[in-house]
Amino acid sequence: MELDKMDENDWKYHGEGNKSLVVSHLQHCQVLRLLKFPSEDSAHTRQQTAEQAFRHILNIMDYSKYIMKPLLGEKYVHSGEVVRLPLDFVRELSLKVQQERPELRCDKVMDTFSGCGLCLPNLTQLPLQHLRDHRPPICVEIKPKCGFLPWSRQITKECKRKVCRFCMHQHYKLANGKWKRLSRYCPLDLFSGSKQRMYVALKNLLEEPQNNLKIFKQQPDLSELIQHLRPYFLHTNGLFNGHQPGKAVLSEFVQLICSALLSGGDSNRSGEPRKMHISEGRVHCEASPFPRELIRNGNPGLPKESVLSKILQVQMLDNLDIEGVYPLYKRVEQYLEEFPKERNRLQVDGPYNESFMDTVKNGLKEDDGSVEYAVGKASLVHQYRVAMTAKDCSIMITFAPCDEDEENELNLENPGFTYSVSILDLDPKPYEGVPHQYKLDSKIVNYYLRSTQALPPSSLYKERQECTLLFHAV
Ligand SMILES: O=P(O)(O)O[C@@H]1[C@@H](OP(=O)(O)O)[C@H](OP(=O)(O)O)[C@H](O)[C@H](OP(=O)(O)O)[C@H]1OP(=O)(O)O
Ligand SMILES: Nc1ncnc2c1ncn2[C@@H]1O[C@H](COP(=O)(O)OP(=O)(O)OP(=O)(O)O)[C@@H](O)[C@H]1O
Repeated sequence: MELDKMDENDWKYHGEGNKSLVVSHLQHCQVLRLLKFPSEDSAHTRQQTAEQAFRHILNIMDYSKYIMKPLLGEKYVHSGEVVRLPLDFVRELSLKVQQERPELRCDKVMDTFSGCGLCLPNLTQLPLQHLRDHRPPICVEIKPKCGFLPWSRQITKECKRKVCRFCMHQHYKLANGKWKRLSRYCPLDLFSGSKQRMYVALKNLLEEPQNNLKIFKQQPDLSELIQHLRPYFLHTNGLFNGHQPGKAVLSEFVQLICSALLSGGDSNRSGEPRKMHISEGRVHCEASPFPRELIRNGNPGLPKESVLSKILQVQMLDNLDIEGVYPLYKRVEQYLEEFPKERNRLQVDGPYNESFMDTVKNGLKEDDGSVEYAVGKASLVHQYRVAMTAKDCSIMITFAPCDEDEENELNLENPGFTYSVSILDLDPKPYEGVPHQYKLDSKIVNYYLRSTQALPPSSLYKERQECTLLFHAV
């Protein structure tokens, strides 16, 4: 990318979340990730020096590179590089993409003052050597959320041990109007390692994707998922009127996603992949629509090197739960009020480097008293923040059909397809976010208890309506 020759016409709107807006290059396999700010903060942002803004975005990249990448695995994480962009280019770009932005994200504005951004590979595409087939790649993005039930002794609300955070949160989101109907997706089914449960979880995501599932495809005018998928699944049996019935196409698609999520990693002597097992009590959510009595193969666990296992292991660094972390946070707060200069030594706002990583690891031994008091407490909070990042990340799987020759060449686990799996949105969660998380946790539990006590479980889910899945342009 030639930074002095940036032209907004070479870029188009790609997507956005709560904190950043992403544009993709029309020819090259690259995206730019630009930060956003609440519009009312824009005066403050304007006052930020270029150096502060650069530092901020560098912190985000360092966190991904030096903290999340070693924890989640080199092959899944692309940290990108910080770039300084010409201000004219950023301003023009911001005007150009404005009309494409979804209304619900327009409470924030793109940062057009600092000229700093992150340049990353466009993960919705595959390297060209995998594209001998004429059909364009298809990309699925899943934001899986927290995949286990907490077990901390500090938990005061019993329902948190039985119903997962995502399923409880659905009721709060419905009440405050974020979504119109409850999702039947349960993260514990997706993280179960049971193909049966994962299949149901993915089907439920397809039916009510909310912001947990996105599908990227080349022609944005097609509106039917099956119509779009059909050309990718021509090879299988069960042809009906000359083509696959819709249900079979969908089912193949879901199975393909499942195997990508379970793929990767080494095997033991018998050729079975090594597994990550978590205790029985943490893997079943009482609110999941998957009937417990139908679970055939118990708790099979996830292949250790699979993307789901990697994410779950980091999520589980939250072993105290927010109810256990909040009192520690308050003690550190008090300490920092007395000794404000300690903020730097405790790396409350970074830098995210090896020494921060050691602090996170120290969190694990804080209880044995071998670590200095303030460092110990702060490291437990840092550990929680790292887990929070893993609870909010997304998985991107990009599939491309391939022919038999390629299949043999690449030694593929799934005949007919080659794919890449990546993890994105690995930003640090602010230290000051802990009190907000504490309040939110209690709101979620209270709403859940209120709404489920008022109504029988069967009446909670609206009758199946039209699928609300939207396609996103590549
Ligand atoms: O708190 P949650 O679980 O609702 O997660 C937030 C997400 O909401 P979700 O429930 O996934 O729709 C939320 O996503 P949306 O804006 O709803 O798409 C953000 O990812 C938010 O992170 P951040 O504040 O931008 O760093 C997320 O906040 P964190 O809690 O991860 O900080
Ligand atoms: N490297 C990439 N390649 C392709 N698409 C990407 C890439 N990075 C981000 N995106 C797309 O842009 C969207 C927004 O990016 P991202 O999730 O990082 O935003 P965010 O604002 O940090 O999210 P959140 O709401 O979780 O805070 C993603 O959901 C994804 O669809």
